[in-house]
Amino acid sequence: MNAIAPQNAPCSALPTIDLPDCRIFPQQLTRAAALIDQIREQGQASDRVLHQAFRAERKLGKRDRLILQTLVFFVLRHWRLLDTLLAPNPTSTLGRLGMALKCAGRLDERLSELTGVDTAVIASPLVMAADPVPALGMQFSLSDADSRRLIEAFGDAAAAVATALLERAPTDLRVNVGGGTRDEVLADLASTGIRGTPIPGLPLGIRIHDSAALTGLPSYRAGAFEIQDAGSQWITAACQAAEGQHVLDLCAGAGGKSLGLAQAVGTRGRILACDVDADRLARLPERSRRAGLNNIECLPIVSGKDPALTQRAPFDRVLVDAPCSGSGTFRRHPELKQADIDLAALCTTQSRLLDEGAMLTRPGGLLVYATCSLWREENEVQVMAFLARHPNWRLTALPEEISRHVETDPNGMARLRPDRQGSDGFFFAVLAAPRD
Ligand SMILES: C[S@@+](CC[C@H](N)C(=O)[O-])C[C@H]1O[C@@H](n2cnc3c(N)ncnc32)[C@H](O)[C@@H]1O
Repeated sequence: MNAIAPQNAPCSALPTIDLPDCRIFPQQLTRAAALIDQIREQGQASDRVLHQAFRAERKLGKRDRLILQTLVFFVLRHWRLLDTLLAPNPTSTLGRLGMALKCAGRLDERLSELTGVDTAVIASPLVMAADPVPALGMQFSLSDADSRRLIEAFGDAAAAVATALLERAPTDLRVNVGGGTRDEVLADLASTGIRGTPIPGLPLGIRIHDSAALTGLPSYRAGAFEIQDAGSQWITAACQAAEGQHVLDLCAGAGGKSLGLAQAVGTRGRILACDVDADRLARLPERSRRAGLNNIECLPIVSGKDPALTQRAPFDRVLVDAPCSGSGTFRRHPELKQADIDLAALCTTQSRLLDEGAMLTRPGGLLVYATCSLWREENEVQVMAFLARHPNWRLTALPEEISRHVETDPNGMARLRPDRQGSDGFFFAVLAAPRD
């Protein structure tokens, strides 16, 4: 599925599921349906729900887990397409699972009875709409609004990006400086049967292509590496934090990027990690201890104007890793494809955070704006609006060692694409504060 089908042509490229080669039982389908309903009804992240379910049901074997995970992710990724294939019959979660099995050629009589999907009828070929927006949306299970945004952002490459967003994401690691060299970590992983490869351009980055239980490894527990997408590592590098600097991570969350920044500023530098979500931020001290770092301070805030924060300004570097639609992470979070997201409200928050970040940056310092969104209104449009509000600020080009590996527009704004860099979709731009 790597091209938009010609107008009104049947789409023969039905998605395939990589299910283990064994019998699928009705209980597995009903369990998968319950998990999908939980994810959708409670607005929870699919990986978190699966993780909790597997922890609670320790008797589930490796293969059962793989079947459940594959079915849940497949249905969430292909939701709109499955509904289109089921039409005009009524849709239900079990029905979608039945259609998913049919795509895999694995729908037997019992599962057909359970799901209400007929084994005899071959999944009808899709007739693509003449308008490329619904055609792309239907084929890649995006809403029409997101399909339009993808075409606006990527033009002719929209289908390639949409194809990549349906795939399984690799797992990327960042080696902790105190935990050994990258080669040592690669060798240690190899000794446990885990194949990793260096990520070009990221001296501490490793990509793992197979699924592996990394957090159970002694080297992980000893702090040799962090699990962190390459995109997040590029954003940390774009901050260009140097030895001894004072850095603010304004939307630190659980602090993935704070940890990388803390390594860059060294023992003489300091990171202030802030977030309005105190619970997320509370996970950072333990991660920081595991990585052997003691230069990160956590500060829960109500806003970027919080006096406890403003009295600590100015900072040499300010990272605004803004809350966003998460459209760049559809591979890992397919539930977001159907989520009811208030994009206008997110854009308002992003623009406020940019203004707050600017107030906290020292003259001549750098403000880095980043999202894991692919949409222009959260990315380029935000940065251009910021520059219109702050005419003394300027966009700066990325250092050559970064721009060589990521795509930048003529203004120096960078995009990471799942179909090109293999990372999640990210956007980042480096803004320089006026010197006085
Ligand atoms: C994209 S996530 C950050 C991810 C994090 N930097 C990391 O590397 O793991 C965005 C974060 O922004 C936080 N946030 C939302 N509104 C905020 C605000 N007004 N001020 C600070 N943080 C905010 C959210 O709680 C969320 O943790």
